[in-house]
Amino acid sequence: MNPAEDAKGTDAERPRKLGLCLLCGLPGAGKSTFARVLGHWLRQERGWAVGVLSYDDLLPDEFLDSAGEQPPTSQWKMFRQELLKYLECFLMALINGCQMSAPSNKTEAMWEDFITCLKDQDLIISAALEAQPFYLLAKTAVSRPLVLVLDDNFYYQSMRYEVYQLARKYSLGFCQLFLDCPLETCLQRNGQRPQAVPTEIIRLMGRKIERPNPEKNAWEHNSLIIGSPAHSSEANLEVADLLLTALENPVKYVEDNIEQKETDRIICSANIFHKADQTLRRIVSETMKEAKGKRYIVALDLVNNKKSFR
Ligand SMILES: Nc1ncnc2c1ncn2[C@@H]1O[C@H](COP(=O)(O)OP(=O)(O)OP(=O)(O)O)[C@@H](O)[C@H]1O
Repeated sequence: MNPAEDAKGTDAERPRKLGLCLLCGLPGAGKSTFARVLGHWLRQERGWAVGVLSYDDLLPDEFLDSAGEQPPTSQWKMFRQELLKYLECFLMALINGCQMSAPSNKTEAMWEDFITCLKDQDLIISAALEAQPFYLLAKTAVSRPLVLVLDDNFYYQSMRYEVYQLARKYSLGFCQLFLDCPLETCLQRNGQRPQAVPTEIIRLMGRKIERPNPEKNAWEHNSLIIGSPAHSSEANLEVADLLLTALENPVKYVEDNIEQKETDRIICSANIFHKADQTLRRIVSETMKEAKGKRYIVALDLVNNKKSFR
């Protein structure tokens, strides 16, 4: 059943409009700065509730403090997926109009940071029952349109697609903002930060980054590319339009999703192991056919020989 339809809460407890907005771009492109300015503007000018989830703040410190050393990709991936689980807990509380509880498997420090992030933005309130902590939704979160801004690099479309899937699962609004900043500007800004990202990493990301491509991926149609400098009232208005469109046109929950199957097929066919597997299967199949052919000839010879013995 559609999880959004399965919601038990009353309409009064549910946010009228709820959406996820992805910020993507190279390190130093100005995403966090833009998210702060935009959040402030949307709260002040539109009266919306905004929750900015900055991955830099939510990432466990030991990952970031390792003197420029990056954790293995699989670890990053697990972290990102864990964060989406936390976000899902919050979404379920919003949709069901109930309290939020911690997931069973969690990284304690990361969960605490997530809770602090929501509390600091007036979205939840801590409570406890018999020493068991739980979290109530703050009035701001349920009484206004709510946009959750996910601030990370999201440089592969597959990373963004995970968030889109969440939006689809709960029939939420979904949109993407790509901060298009020249590589050299990103490098220069990054160089001035106390905890600079290694230059090589930014260059590599610059080569690998996949910009939103609505022509190729229909699910990316609600995307906006913002040039730098991004802080202007025109940019805010343009973004507010995009957000409003997303909130008013939530992603439809589709049980048997053709779009997803197609994306999965593309990912699968691009997978080197899959390709190697296919090649191997073809070679084995051809060899088997050849061997069968030979066996058939040998068998025919035997039959012929038998006949000649008769
Ligand atoms: N439009 C701008 N003009 C000039 N400087 C900017 C602009 N936007 C951001 N900066 C500066 O660039 C630096 C990086 O900005 P910010 O942290 O917002 O980037 P980011 O894209 O979030 O980076 P990361 O992905 O590494 O978190 C900061 O020092 C910030 O003050």
